[in-house]
Amino acid sequence: MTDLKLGLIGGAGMLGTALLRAILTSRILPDHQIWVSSRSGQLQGFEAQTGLTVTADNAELVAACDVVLLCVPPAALADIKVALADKLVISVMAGVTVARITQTTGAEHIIRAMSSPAAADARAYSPWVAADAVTAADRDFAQALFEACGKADEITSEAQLDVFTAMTGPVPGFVAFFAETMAQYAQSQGIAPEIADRAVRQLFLGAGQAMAQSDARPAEHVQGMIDYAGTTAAGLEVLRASEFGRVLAQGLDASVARCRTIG
Ligand SMILES: NC(=O)C1=CN([C@@H]2O[C@H](COP(=O)(O)OP(=O)(O)OC[C@H]3O[C@@H](n4cnc5c(N)ncnc54)[C@H](O)[C@@H]3O)[C@@H](O)[C@H]2O)C=CC1
Ligand SMILES: O=C(O)[C@@H]1CCC=N1
Repeated sequence: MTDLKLGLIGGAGMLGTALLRAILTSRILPDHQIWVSSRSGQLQGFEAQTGLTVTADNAELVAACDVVLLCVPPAALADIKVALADKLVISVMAGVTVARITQTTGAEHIIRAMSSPAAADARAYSPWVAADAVTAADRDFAQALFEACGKADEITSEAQLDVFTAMTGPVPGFVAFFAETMAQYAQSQGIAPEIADRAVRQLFLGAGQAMAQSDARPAEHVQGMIDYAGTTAAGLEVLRASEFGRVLAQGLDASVARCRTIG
């Protein structure tokens, strides 16, 4: 177990609390080595947690910690006003580049990651990319941190991170649109809204588990159902021949483009 001290700035927010929950559950570092800053100095939902230090003072957190996890909104980066030159900085802020983090905080050892609130149940996908100054030990720490949140991979460019910000950062994100469309179809066929919603929720739970647990790639799942040549195949053939894939890619493109202007 590491003796590093970790501080979450913005740790009281939606993503910060999910990451904190995963870190505490996994015990990758003891509670007394974890600091959280929140604007109120309070941390709802963790009152029973012993050991954790909660402060309203970002500078106090920075002075105490070796690793600073930035979970504030992109627009709040300029407000946190902390000097991070000698720290390992891990940022989960959407669209905020390594160059901008260096410019604002003086940090050089920077890892940018994308995660999601699914981290609370260790179900996030967290790709991360390291700046040139980042050491092997820093990389090991980041991988352990994000494996505690679910699955994690080191990737090679910030441009790739923007793709994941669109795809896997938002949970349920684009998948919710697919679910909405299917629930609306059921309702259009006279099925009661609450039954349509229940059915779709259960479908996505089962589909998610099936795809997560099987070795087959997504394309193989589709081909498998087409090869089965049953009722589903008839519909999937229509979708495959349609503009659906292209339009979905346009939606993802728009989110990636927004990511590149947000920071
Ligand atoms: N919510 C999500 O699904 C995801 C969010 N992100 C990124 O995570 C970051 C946080 O997002 P959320 O948790 O959704 O936002 P949020 O608004 O729920 O939480 C942000 C937290 O930062 C705190 N904060 C703001 N200014 C501060 C300051 N100067 N000092 C200390 N704390 C401060 C706020 O009080 C709040 O508790 C954003 O940069 C976002 O792009 C990334 C992936 C997914
Ligand atoms: O939609 C958003 O801006 C947040 C950040 C990345 C994913 N969800």
